[in-house]
Amino acid sequence: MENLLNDIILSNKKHTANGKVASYIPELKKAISDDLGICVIDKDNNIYCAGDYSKKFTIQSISKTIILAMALMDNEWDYVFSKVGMEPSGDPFNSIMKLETNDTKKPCNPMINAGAIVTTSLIKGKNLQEKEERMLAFFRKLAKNDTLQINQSVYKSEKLTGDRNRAMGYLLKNDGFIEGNVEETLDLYFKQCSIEVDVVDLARIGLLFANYGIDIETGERVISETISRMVKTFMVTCGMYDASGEFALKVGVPAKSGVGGGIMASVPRRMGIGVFGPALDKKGNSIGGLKVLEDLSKRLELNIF
Ligand SMILES: NC(=O)CC[C@H](N)C(=O)O
Repeated sequence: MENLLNDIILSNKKHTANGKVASYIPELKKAISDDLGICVIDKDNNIYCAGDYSKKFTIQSISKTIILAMALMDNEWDYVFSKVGMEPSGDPFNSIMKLETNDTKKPCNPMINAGAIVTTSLIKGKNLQEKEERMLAFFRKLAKNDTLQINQSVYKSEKLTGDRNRAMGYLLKNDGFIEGNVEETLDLYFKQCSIEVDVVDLARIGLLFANYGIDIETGERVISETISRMVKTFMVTCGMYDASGEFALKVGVPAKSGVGGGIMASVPRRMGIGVFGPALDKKGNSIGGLKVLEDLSKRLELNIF
């Protein structure tokens, strides 16, 4: 397996030259654009890594899967889905358009920014500090890594420049999809996006969803089977934004990307995969990461369809 991963990383490294690191969050510009790394953790808990697997990066939109799980654990499901939809948007991840043109004005799904701002607002806690503590504790539990932290520079950078997300937050509040304080919700959203991880953390979280919410080492149920299923389903239909259809055809596994360059994939009953390559394509997905997953899916016959 290690040889296979090394081969796949080496043969796909060239694709990183065709992408660009995200620059709309100024701190993300510091990433090294030809980095490419992978970690696979299988259902027997074997860990395989290759390439730039020890690099740290911010989780960004991959956090949307975890926040969705948390929102569904904290609230009645009907209530959650009265505030956020279940359909792919077909628009870029930061699009604001359908908040006006949709009949209901409801954000299409929890994997785009507007929908994730809503799920973030549903996290329980008596104040922002308690919500942040609960959130970080949950991320650490899923990754089985107590050292996970918020990257303060990225958080501040995004808070300072995140006016598009801020605009969506106020629109959502105006239309009744967010209750409570918008700035606090946005603060928690920017913080969750700025949690620093590596590909091993992503593979670990992917494996938990792949194993229907049960920790394979301890047998502990961390997330219910139904919520794990819902999260993976959203990953298939909306996880790669407006490239989700093409990804489902070419790779065929539930996956979620982030503009930090990470992709988390979750192959039901088989493995969790973390990939990192900060050079992104035009839709905001890791350009090398997509190729790596495409090759891996072919070589190991991972396609679930
Ligand atoms: N696609 C992403 O990873 C987007 C997350 C980023 N923090 C944003 O809100 O713009």
